Amino acid sequence: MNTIDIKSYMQSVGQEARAASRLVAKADTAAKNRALTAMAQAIRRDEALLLAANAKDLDNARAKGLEASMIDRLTLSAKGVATMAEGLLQIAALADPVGEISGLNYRPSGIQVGKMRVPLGVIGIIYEARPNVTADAAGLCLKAGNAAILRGGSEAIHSNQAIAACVKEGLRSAGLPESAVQVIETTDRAAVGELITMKDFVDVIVPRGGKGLIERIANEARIPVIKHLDGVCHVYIDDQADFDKAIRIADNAKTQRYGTCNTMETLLIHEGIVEKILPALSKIYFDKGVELRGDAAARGIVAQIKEATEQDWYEEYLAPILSIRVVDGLDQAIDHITKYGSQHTDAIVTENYTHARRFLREVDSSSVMVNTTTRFADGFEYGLGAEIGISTDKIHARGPVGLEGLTSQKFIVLGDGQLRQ
Ligand SMILES: NC(=O)C1=CN([C@@H]2O[C@H](COP(=O)(O)OP(=O)(O)OC[C@H]3O[C@@H](n4cnc5c(N)ncnc54)[C@H](OP(=O)(O)O)[C@@H]3O)[C@@H](O)[C@H]2O)C=CC1
Ligand SMILES: N[C@@H](CCC(=O)OP(=O)(O)O)C(=O)O
Repeated sequence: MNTIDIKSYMQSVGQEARAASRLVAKADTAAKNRALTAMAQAIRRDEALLLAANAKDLDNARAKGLEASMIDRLTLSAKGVATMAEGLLQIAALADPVGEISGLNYRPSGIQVGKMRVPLGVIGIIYEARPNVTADAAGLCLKAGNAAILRGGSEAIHSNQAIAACVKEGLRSAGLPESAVQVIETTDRAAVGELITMKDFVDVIVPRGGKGLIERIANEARIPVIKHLDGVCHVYIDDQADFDKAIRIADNAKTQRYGTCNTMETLLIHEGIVEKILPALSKIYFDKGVELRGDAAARGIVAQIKEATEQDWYEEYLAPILSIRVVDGLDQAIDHITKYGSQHTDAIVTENYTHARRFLREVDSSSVMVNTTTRFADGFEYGLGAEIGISTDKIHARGPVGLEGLTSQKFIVLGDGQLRQ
């Protein structure tokens, strides 16, 4: 497609999405659930097709020499296909947020004032090359009564188009418009430029990605944005931490999965406990092939730790690399997180109640945790059913975004002929 074709293609995607959004906003819960169930059935039935499409994407990705974390995200296994279908069924089982009325109270004038939960309209989502996001985002947007325009990472184009066919089949079979979920068919980034400026057709943009994407969105978007940015996540081991808990948490936060945005990238350790804990922790990391980069104090204790540069503290490795800094207390830990973190997810390990409370209050991240792993920052783990991603923005939705984050509330007023005096 040339530039003119992309513009007109995106205009038509936008127009269709706007028209579909009006229909899905008023669709009843049963129809939306039928569509979600049919999508799940189509995905299960088409497992072989989806895996073949994914194999094509993986071949291309390997030929391009993509990093291990990218390949990990991109890979769909049979289990991954089953999980995607299961996710759609779980979304079907969630309560429908649309139309929920809350806080309806009588005013002295006799009117009743309350709030009704309503869809946002058309949501444009730009995300990494992770095929399951296509199904999750389609399902969540539909259940929340929105139309979605999905632009996944270009490496996943074949997988995404195969999933899109199952999504469309599900919509069709439930009598809902197919254009309620549209997966953009071109990998040309000019389509992203169009999507983020089509203010007549798109109500909200959700960008999930790294700094390059966000920079473009910040410069060009003409539509409200809910940013889902990178995770420079920290675990701080306090001097009053339980030794075994600290070891298990620091291990899990780094090594349970390297490529996700909620993986720990920097470990902060109190100087009062570092000599005891760092040798044991380093052994665990080295045994799992994790490269450690530390400050002088950490390297003074474990000689195999490489030297960390200033840039390391800002780094989201998404890989088996961890930076380690020794701090003199809670204040220095919080200062470090404030300076180098990305306001995504940070955790403290401590048995000290006051330190835990201060950490919760003073660390300004979308999830702040006590005595557990940053890997828990996830919509499913938080009980939201699934997630669009983890918002690193502060307004509208913060942290894992599920159905509620894809809706807003309007005031409703019920009267019986009352007039304002
Ligand atoms: N907070 C959260 O919920 C999440 C955050 N992330 C973050 O995303 C990053 C990893 O994903 P990665 O794939 O590397 O992210 P990228 O930002 O490179 O890519 C994400 C998406 O944005 C597109 N994109 C990137 N730059 C531009 C641009 N200048 N113009 C138009 N489109 C663009 C990509 O398209 P193309 O395919 O053309 O490159 C892709 O669709 C990490 O930083 C991770 O933490 C990831 C998932 C969830
Ligand atoms: N919340 C999800 C991860 C979302 C996420 O990080 O995506 P990505 O950065 O593409 O791996 C989880 O905990 O597995």
